[in-house]
Amino acid sequence: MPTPRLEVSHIVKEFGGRRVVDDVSLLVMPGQVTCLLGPSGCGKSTTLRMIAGVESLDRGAIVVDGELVCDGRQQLPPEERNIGLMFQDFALFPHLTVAQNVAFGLKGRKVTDRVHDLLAKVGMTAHTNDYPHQLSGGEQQRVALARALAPKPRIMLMDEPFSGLDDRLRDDIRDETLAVLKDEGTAVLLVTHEPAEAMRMADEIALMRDGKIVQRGAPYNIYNAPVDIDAAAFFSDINVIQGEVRGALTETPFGQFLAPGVPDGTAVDIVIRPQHIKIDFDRGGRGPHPTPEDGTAARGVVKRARFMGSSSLVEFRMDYDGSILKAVVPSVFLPKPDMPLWLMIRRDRCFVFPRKAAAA
Ligand SMILES: Nc1ncnc2c1ncn2[C@@H]1O[C@H](COP(=O)(O)OP(=O)(O)OP(=O)(O)O)[C@@H](O)[C@H]1O
Repeated sequence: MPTPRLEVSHIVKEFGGRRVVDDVSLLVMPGQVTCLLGPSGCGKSTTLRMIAGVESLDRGAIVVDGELVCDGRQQLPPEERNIGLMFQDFALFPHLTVAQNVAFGLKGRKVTDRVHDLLAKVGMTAHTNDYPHQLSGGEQQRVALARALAPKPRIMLMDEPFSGLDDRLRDDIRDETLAVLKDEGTAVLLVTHEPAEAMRMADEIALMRDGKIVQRGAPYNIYNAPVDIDAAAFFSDINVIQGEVRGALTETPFGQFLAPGVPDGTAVDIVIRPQHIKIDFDRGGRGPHPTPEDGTAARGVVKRARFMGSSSLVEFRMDYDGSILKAVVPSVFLPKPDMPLWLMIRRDRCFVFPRKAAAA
């Protein structure tokens, strides 16, 4: 196995007695993009700042390319860690040209070649002699990326680097940035609170909550096998159907759901994303036949339907208890309020979690 570029072991940080980073461990391999994803205030930036060396740590260790850069006792200064940084409020030097910005801090005979090469990679060759104020936000971002990559950092730390850009531009810049980082073989740790950004960028997502990493894995796995209801809800709207386990099964208006290994009498939440609810017609009140994949159908009436462009979001009031369930369907279908329809839940797309005790 190659040496990890970044190895973070059990780091802890407290501010005023409050633990904001609680036993975080991470591993980033060369050429890999890991996203630290979580809600505002969960400790993502503090983790990044400890790795960069601008924040001390209380406990744990950080190793870069096999070299210990800090533990509770010793600490290599930020400039000696060979770590590149890119933040949302990246600032180019206003009095330097694009090429001078990228060359800043580089030494040696090959600087011009490296600057040329990087500006070509980020598609900014035509702007070599422009000043930052002559560039758009996206162009400045490209230059910032070239500047951060110029000293060939072993690791690139990025903290919400795209949040200052508008939506369309952001998608393009994300993809371009990823291509350049992969091409350079840099290990990347990117902090974001946006699940869509993490899923688009990451080889691996580390999901963080209250200072802890609660789940890690490839985007596909994290999305499709969340560890708990909050992890599921972080990635999309969810529907929750409540039940109780009897003989490893939970009986609901949608038929039975398997709950293997869950003791009898346990209250469970059956979680389903709106895009995984199937809809069928009323057929004079008969509805569809039950199938092994979809179980029993339950009837609801449309409360509200909203056109969302490529999809429609439909809210149903369910006949069985008046609760509301949401479904996302292709936008060719936009049912009228009060229309009765039948809903089914795909067994391979739902999650069954023992219900958490309510917070005191
Ligand atoms: N220097 C500091 N002194 C005291 N508290 C701090 C300090 N830095 C961060 N915190 C607190 O630590 C917690 C975690 O902050 P952090 O910036 O790491 O979170 P985050 O997940 O990056 O959130 P955001 O996305 O909003 O930046 C917050 O409650 C914050 O107020």
